[in-house]
Amino acid sequence: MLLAIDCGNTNTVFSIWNGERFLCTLRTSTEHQRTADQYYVWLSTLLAHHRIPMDIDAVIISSTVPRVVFNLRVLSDRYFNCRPLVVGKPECLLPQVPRVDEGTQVGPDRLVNTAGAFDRYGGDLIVIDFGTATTFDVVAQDGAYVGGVISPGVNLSLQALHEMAAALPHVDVTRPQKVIGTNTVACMQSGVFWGYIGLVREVCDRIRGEYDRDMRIISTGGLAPLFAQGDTLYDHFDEFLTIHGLRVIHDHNKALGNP
Ligand SMILES: Nc1ncnc2c1ncn2[C@@H]1O[C@H](COP(=O)(O)OP(=O)(O)OP(=O)(O)O)[C@@H](O)[C@H]1O
Ligand SMILES: CC(C)(CO)[C@@H](O)C(=O)NCCC(=O)O
Ligand SMILES: [K+]
Repeated sequence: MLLAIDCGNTNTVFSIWNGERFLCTLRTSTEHQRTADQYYVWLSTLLAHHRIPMDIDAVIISSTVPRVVFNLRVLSDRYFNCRPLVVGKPECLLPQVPRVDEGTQVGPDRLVNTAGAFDRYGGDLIVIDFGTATTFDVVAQDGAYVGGVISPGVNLSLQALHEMAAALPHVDVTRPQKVIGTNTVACMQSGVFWGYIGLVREVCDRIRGEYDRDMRIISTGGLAPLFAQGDTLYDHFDEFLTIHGLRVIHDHNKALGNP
């Protein structure tokens, strides 16, 4: 079975693929101090709880936090006796080579989203991922990542207001009934919620203006459904896009006999 690990700046998702489907998706916060032994205790407890056997023989990792990769490699070596594929490392082959400025390191999560989205939806896409940052990835007709946009994430924007402005409390994002807030919390929620709707619309419109073909918009990430405006903002929401992309990249490497 394949263990796919998607490590973001806030959360890390582990998912087990049995050759036919993902059996479970487990989430933990990202902490670079966590050791291989700690990951193993956590993972084995939850897999036992879900009655999933631990016969993992392949591991693929995408990490936006370089420091956590070391301990995840040790986890693979020590407990699953395999060398993991790490997206973004030269030894991990991608279905399509990104077309970006020379020397640019594209975030591995964006490469994975691109591969997953192209496999499911074909080319000419804007992929929006509402994670720690909100990213827009442009997927060309042939499936290559050809650039995009990075904006501050929804929760990050709210956190920044709270941390930098003495009178602003911590608030959770929600869809306010009205735009004109009549208390501090309502004003902050309005600013972030409607500001984000505007951000997504404007960025997508401008990407479409620069790109010379029709494009579809695919969204992923826990907060994407909150920002759906009926069917006007995105064409599809795909909760498991990143984990699917990890499987696509794993299969691509396996088909080529790598490693
Ligand atoms: N309806 C909701 N309202 C508020 N928060 C939500 C809702 N649904 C999901 N979330 C939260 O949204 C966040 C987005 O999760 P997601 O996995 O997409 O990104 P992340 O883990 O925050 O970022 P990264 O992948 O960069 O670590 C999570 O903190 C999740 O708990
Ligand atoms: C933008 C984030 C933080 C989104 O998770 C990640 O993809 C990243 O660290 N990217 C590196 C820079 C880039 O993608 O151009
Ligand atoms: K993510």
